[in-house]
Amino acid sequence: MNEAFFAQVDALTEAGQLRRLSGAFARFIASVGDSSPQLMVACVLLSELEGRGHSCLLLSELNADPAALLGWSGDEWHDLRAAVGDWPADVTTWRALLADCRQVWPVGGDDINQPLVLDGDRLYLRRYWRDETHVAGAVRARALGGVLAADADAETAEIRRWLDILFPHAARGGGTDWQKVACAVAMRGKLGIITGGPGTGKTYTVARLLALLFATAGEQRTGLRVALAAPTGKAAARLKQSIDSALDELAEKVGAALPLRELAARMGAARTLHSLLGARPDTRAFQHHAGNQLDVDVLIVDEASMIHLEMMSALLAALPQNATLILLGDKDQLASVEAGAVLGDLCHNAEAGEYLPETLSYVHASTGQRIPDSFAGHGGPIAQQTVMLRESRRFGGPIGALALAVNAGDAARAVEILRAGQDGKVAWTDLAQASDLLQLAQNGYRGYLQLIKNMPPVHDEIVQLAILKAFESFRILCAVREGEWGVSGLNDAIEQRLQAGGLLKRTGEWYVGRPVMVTRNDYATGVFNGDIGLTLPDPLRPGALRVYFSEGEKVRSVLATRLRNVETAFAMTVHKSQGSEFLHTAMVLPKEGGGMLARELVYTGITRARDYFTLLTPNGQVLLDAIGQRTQRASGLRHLLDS
Ligand SMILES: Nc1ncnc2c1ncn2[C@@H]1O[C@H](COP(=O)(O)OP(=O)(O)OP(=O)(O)O)[C@@H](O)[C@H]1O
Repeated sequence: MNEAFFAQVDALTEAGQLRRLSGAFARFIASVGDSSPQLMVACVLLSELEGRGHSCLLLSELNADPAALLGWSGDEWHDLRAAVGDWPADVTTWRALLADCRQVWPVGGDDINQPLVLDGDRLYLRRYWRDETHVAGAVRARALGGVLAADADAETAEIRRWLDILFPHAARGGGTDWQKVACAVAMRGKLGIITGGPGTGKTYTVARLLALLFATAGEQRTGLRVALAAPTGKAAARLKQSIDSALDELAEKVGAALPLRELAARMGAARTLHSLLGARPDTRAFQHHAGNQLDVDVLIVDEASMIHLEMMSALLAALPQNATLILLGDKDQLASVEAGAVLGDLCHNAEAGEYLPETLSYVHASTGQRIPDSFAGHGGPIAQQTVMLRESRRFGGPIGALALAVNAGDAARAVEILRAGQDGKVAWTDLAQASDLLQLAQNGYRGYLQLIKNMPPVHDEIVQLAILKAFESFRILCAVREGEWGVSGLNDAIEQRLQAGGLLKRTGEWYVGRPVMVTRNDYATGVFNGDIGLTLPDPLRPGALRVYFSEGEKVRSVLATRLRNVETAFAMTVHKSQGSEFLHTAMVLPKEGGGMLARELVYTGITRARDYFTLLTPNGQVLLDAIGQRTQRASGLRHLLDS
């Protein structure tokens, strides 16, 4: 075994530079075959990258700048590099060297279930290779399958007739009505991807798409089975609420021509993907899979940017081939915590369109819209089924402008908007001190804590909902977990401040007013990772505390002492805030940047704010650096989708 190499790995692990798992993984690989230091270093890097959301190791990056892959300086890398000894000269040499190892399956070679897979210039853990190739194959099959034939005049005319009813007005400014186009494109096959920033009308569009599917289903209309889902409970509840109200409004407009209220009534609640697929305790396997598929005709999934590779693979396996899958999401948001950036990969042509001539003529025939020539191109089958909504309806103003500037990487413009602080809608405290943040927290959380103080001892759902809503009006989001400006440190400090201000009384771990976030799915109590609840007195049992969770317009509660995996949630990470929106969002960046502090994170934080956005930075340069940095996750999905 490579003593010198592993001594370096252990030293870097002790220094907190490597995950313990990475060294252990490399040792395991060495124990089942070759143990050349070149293979070992590839294993360590692959494992580190997996922890950062990449699905594979690109040999081109390994060859060009391995230190940069880990965000290391030359010094940190130097000793590990020296312990490897001979460094292969180029990608071809790396490929040949890895393909020769017994633990590596070069795709196309003898498959004896090797733990590592080498697909072209990408090295994978087998599980990720399997998920990625499955997702690529399944999405392509869906995009290509059942596509309306060019001469399907009757169907196209029927789609056109209904689209003109559902979208009676020309697009604002006389441009392309991308919402109408998105509906038509989704009707063309078994896959529709609708991406767009906040308030661009994804839900508005999908409600019309549902109406269109319903209208054109003919005799199957009464039996049309529609399922709604999202990665988190909160996002699922929001989706259901928005679709219900959009269908209600639409029902008024179309009147007797289409019984839309009947459709809405039959749809049932939106579910989390875990619950839709039938997650079971203590196993990664779902109740629904290729051998026991879901009973649906149309599946609409919102917040698709949060879906990780493994979940997308499970979802596609469980969905019957003849069902229509509609994915909604913002491709520019942070990807899932787990490996993969599936929506970003699926939408990599969305900005440019890249529509083929047959797509352009289908869109013209089915909508009367002409897509401008600048969106024509040679995209693959997924690009033909993808539409990006480009105009925000409720996200104008300075918050929208700030989000756009950040997304475009325009740090100077972002700073200008933040400094202008138009109408008090955006604010920036550069060189912020902890006291600035604590004051903001005290002001922001005072509302719901006062409501709790004034609540009657015997309270009901209406009171509980009002308190939960008041709590949802303000939130502090952190970029990181650790440190003074991270979630853990801030939660303690905020608790103390609210206590000192007389707004809450800490009586131990559990106290009235404590907001908590669930950190692990718990099937016994029915709470799931990411759910946020508030601790209130139990109206029926004096002295006992219950945690209340809002589910749309309803409330569910669990005895506080039954909740084991929770943490205080005055401050939460931007990652965990995805799928939520707060009237006033305050985002805190740490003193120093780092690998994960990138544009997508800042954009996601800003777009959680509905009316007010406040940024606090102990060091403003961190903001500029973050805007300048993009998160690039290595994956083979784009390549596989286009090949
Ligand atoms: N074509 C349109 N005409 C009139 N109003 C519209 C149109 N499109 C969207 N809206 C309105 O704009 C608002 C935002 O739309 P919607 O909620 O569908 O956006 P979204 O992209 O789903 O937002 P989010 O990212 O927050 O989920 C809603 O009030 C919706 O009714």
